[in-house]
Formats: sequence, structure tokens, C-alpha cells
Amino acid sequence: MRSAKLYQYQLPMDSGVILRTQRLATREGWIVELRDGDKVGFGEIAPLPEFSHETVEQAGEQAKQLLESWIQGETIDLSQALPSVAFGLSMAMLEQASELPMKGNYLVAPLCSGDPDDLIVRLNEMPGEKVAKIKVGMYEAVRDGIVANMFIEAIPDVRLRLDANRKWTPIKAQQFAKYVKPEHRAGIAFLEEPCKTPEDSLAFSLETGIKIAWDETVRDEGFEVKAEPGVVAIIIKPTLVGSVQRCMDLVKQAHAIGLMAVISSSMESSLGLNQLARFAEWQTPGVIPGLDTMQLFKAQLETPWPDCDLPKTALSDLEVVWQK
Ligand SMILES: O=C(O)CCC(=O)c1ccccc1C(=O)O
Ligand SMILES: [Mg+2]
Repeated sequence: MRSAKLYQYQLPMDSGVILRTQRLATREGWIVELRDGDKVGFGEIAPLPEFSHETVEQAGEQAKQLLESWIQGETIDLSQALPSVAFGLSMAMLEQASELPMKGNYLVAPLCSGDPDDLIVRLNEMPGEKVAKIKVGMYEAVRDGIVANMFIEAIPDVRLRLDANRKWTPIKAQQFAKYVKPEHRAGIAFLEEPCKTPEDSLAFSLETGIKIAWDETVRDEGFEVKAEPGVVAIIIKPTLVGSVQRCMDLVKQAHAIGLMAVISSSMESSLGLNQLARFAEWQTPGVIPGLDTMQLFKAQLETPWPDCDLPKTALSDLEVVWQK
């Protein structure tokens, strides 16, 4: 006997969270609960404003239709569903079928979008491989270059992941590279999407020797995982990419040609983030995921994130907007 519920959540965000052009004061989304007998699974459907193409309302409507089919025992084709819905529903089904291992990789790459000194402290405390993520492309490219160079000099075995989110023209990207000494460029594990187009990013990597990774490009129409000179990783943000199956296919294709696959957050609540940590441990063992986004929230949802003391909202406190 199958049953399902859809909860609606709204969580307050830290006041400084800016997504591309707008401030994100509140994170909104849906939690699905699937039950079959005594087996239960949860999933989070939370389109990210400015990144997802679907709205929260559209995702909620589609989720209800697909839940209806699930209850009827019909097979649902998630490859045609909105990415956030495909992800949340497939995750709930996976958990409900006890197929998502419990063990998570909670060793995240610390994210620096503000004060570099904070990051130095966190890196020095980090056990094992010192991986950090720094947003670049927000201020002067020259400043970004100086900051990256400074980190590599300060922490000799650091592996930086830089993320330009397609902000640079080829000239700006060159200005950045000029300030990272050639002997320091290996301290950059990769630079995500340096330029406005993949072609310019590939050319940048060839010219500078700085390795790059695809993030936005993974979500471009017709994207295929392929070996390209200078490309070492793909970033997978499941809420923006789609079903668990699609994400697993991408990981498999990446591994087959020697690329790193990095599971990364789209600012899911602590419930979704925990599932991503479990998914990352399972599918990309040994690779530090990009999940350091709990600090952007002012509250957690149901599942606590390790070492996070933010107040917690329970699922039972949320409004159930649909159930059958
Ligand atoms: O990838 C990470 O390490 C953290 C997540 C992150 O950077 C991100 C999260 C949501 C939307 C966009 C981005 C981004 O890649 O800039
Ligand atoms: Mg990015």
C-alpha cells in the first residue's frame, strides 16, 4: 500500500547570500515523503532562483502529478521531468528502496566568498588533503590572481578549486593568470568555467596550463562527457541536473575517461544536503564534494548537518500541502 506527502518549506538565509543578481532571503522548496508498507523515503525538490529554469510553483505542480502516478504504481519517466523534481523524487525513491547507503562524506571543500583569513584558519584545521573553493570573478581579476597565489604560497600542499562561473572575458582571465606564478599553477586543482564560453575556457587552459572544470556546461543542451585538453573535472549539481540515474550516468562517464566528478550543492536544506553527502560518498568515494553551503542558512531542516548548531525545523512543523 503506497502513500505520499508533499511538505512545503521556507528557511531563512544568512543576510549576505546573493545569487547572481538578487538577494536570497528565504530558501523555498518541497519535501516529498514516500511510503510503501513500513519503508519510507524523503527527497527535496528546491529549484534554485537564477539557476533553475523552473519555478518553485511549477516544480510543486509537477511533483503532485508524478506522486499521483507513483501511488498508482505506474512507472514514471523522470528523464522528462523538471530537473529539481527528477532529483527530489528519484532520491526519495532510492531512499525508500533502502538503496542509498547511510555513510556520508561530510568532509566538504571550505568555501571562501569573503575573508581569505577565515579560509586559512579552516584549511589549517583540515585533516588530510587540503581542498578549498574560492569564488573568483566577482571583483578585479588581478585581485583574484593575487589571492590565489597568496593561498598557494601560504599553504604549500593546498589544492584550490576556483570558480569563475563564466564571468571572465579572455582578457580578464589572462589578467588573473598573470598573477598566479607559473610554478604555483599546479596548486589549482581546477578553475571552474573561467570564461563566458566553453571554447574560450578551453583556450585559456591551453595558454596558461591551468586545469579547468565544467559546471554550467554540464547543464547545457546536448552536453556530453568527453576528454578535452585541460579539462580535469565535471561538477554535478543534482538539483540542476536531474534524476539520481542521470547523475550516476554522468559520474560513470566521467570516471571512464579519467575525469573527476564532484557532487555539489545547489543550496539544498540540511535534509537534501545530507543526502548529497551520502550520494557523494557512494558514487564519488575519495573525492571531496562541494557541499559547504550550510553556513549560508539560518536554520536546518529535519536532518542535522554535522557540527552545525543552527536551530532545526522539524518536518512535523511544516505544512503538508498534498497527501494521498
Ligand atoms: O560547488 C560548491 O562547492 C558549492 C556550491 C556552489 O558553488 C554553488 C551553489 C549554488 C549555485 C551556484 C554555485 C556555484 O557554482 O557558484
Ligand atoms: Mg560554479
